[in-house]
Amino acid sequence: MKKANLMVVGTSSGAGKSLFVTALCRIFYKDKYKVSPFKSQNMALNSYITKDGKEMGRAQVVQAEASGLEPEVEMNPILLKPSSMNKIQIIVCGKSIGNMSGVEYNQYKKNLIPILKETYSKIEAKNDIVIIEGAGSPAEINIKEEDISNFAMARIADAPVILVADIDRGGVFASIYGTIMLLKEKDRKRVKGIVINKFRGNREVLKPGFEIIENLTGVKTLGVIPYADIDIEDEDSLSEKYKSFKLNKNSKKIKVSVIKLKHISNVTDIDALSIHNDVEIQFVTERSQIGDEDLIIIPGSKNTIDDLKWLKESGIAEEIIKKARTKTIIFGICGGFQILGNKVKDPHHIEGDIEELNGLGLLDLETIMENEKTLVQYTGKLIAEEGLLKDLNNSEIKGYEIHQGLTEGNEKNLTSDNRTVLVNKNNIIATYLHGIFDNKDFTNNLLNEIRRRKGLEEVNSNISYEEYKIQEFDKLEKLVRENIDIEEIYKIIGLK
Ligand SMILES: NC(=O)CC[C@H](N)C(=O)O
Repeated sequence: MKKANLMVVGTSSGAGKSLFVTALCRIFYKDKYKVSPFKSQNMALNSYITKDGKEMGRAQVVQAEASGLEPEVEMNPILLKPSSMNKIQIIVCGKSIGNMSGVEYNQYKKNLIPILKETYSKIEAKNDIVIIEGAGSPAEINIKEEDISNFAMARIADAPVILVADIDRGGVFASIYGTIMLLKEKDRKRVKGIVINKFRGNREVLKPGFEIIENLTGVKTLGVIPYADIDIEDEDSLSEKYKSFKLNKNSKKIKVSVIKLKHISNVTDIDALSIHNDVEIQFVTERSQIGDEDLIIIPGSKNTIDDLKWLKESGIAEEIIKKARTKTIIFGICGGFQILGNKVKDPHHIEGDIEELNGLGLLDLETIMENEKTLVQYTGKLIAEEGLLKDLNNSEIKGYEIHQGLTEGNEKNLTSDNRTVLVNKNNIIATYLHGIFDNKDFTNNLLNEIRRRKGLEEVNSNISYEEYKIQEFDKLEKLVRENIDIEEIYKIIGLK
């Protein structure tokens, strides 16, 4: 069969490219094609570890799931993880090649073009259709020469392009026209369709605009996607759904505060908690926001020491320590786990200038930052004869680890490993496992413990996060099929 591909670019970042790629992946998958996502370069602190221990951006993981595929690092060969004010950790084909400043990376990145060609070819060879996602805006005329994530990639893959425009920001026709006109002529020819995203209102009023845009640019509008409440993991930003939510004192629900660290990473870990109807989640940036929550989560951090410093300076650390003496459960994940210990040491300056900082001292453990990065998909057995996790004794637990810290000390590890993966002491649970709440029994057990403490009735939610995600993919598929001319997209990619 003929190979097909398509690139999706946006008028700006946040226009909805990722979600549109996810939708197309789902549609082609449901139409029985072998389809894969591809994004040359991601800038994100939400990453994932593949089966073979390679690190990639979560956005392509979500798209791979929508395509019914196991995520592979070739789907996202370059991942940029901002680690401090002026340094970015550069991950190429799943492994860190070190830290660079933005300026250094801009000079370096042309060296990665052969890798993009190679990884793209691998993905293309295995699939019928590849949906390539761009990054940011393709019309950044000041940096066009160094671009490796938008039209340079469309040229490498020889792909037709669809432009997604965000109408919610306003100025949609100007941004479409401006984006197309600022492209090089050879690139402009690749643009075969426009998708208008996040529309609230009556689409009839937009129609005259489509004609004018088509006359001016020669590009057709393929449809308008209405604003919709579909819960699919966000690419790299903090999900909108938590952003502005504030816990209400009088609410009877399970109240969760997630500490919004400055270098927060893998915040997607909490998504699997948020699917429970009686769970409310707020992000905390100030000590005054900590009140009567049932669960405080300290999430992952790309810079544990800097975040620990901020936690202390802001007074949030003191509030957490106070809360740990009440019945509130304190839950640390990865960087958050490290923060709960006695000390974090960084003798090789992996995170910055500070060589050592005292932690919150809630766990008798110390972390040392090593050059070696632990990258594994984890499956193990819980061994917890007592404590908060005793009902889960002997059960299987899964997750993935992404850290340079090595944590040791006097707390008992509750898995069948001879290193520290998960601990529980009184009301404190801490683990290196990202995706911990994707473990259905683990999460049901934790939430029921909280419900009992609050005098609420226990609930045994049967839906797993996996099933929930599928349900949301299918909602998205339906929405996009109903509003976008999919037949026309098949023609654009040459399959009809
Ligand atoms: N993913 C994380 O939270 C990383 C934790 C910490 N910065 C480390 O590298 O060990």
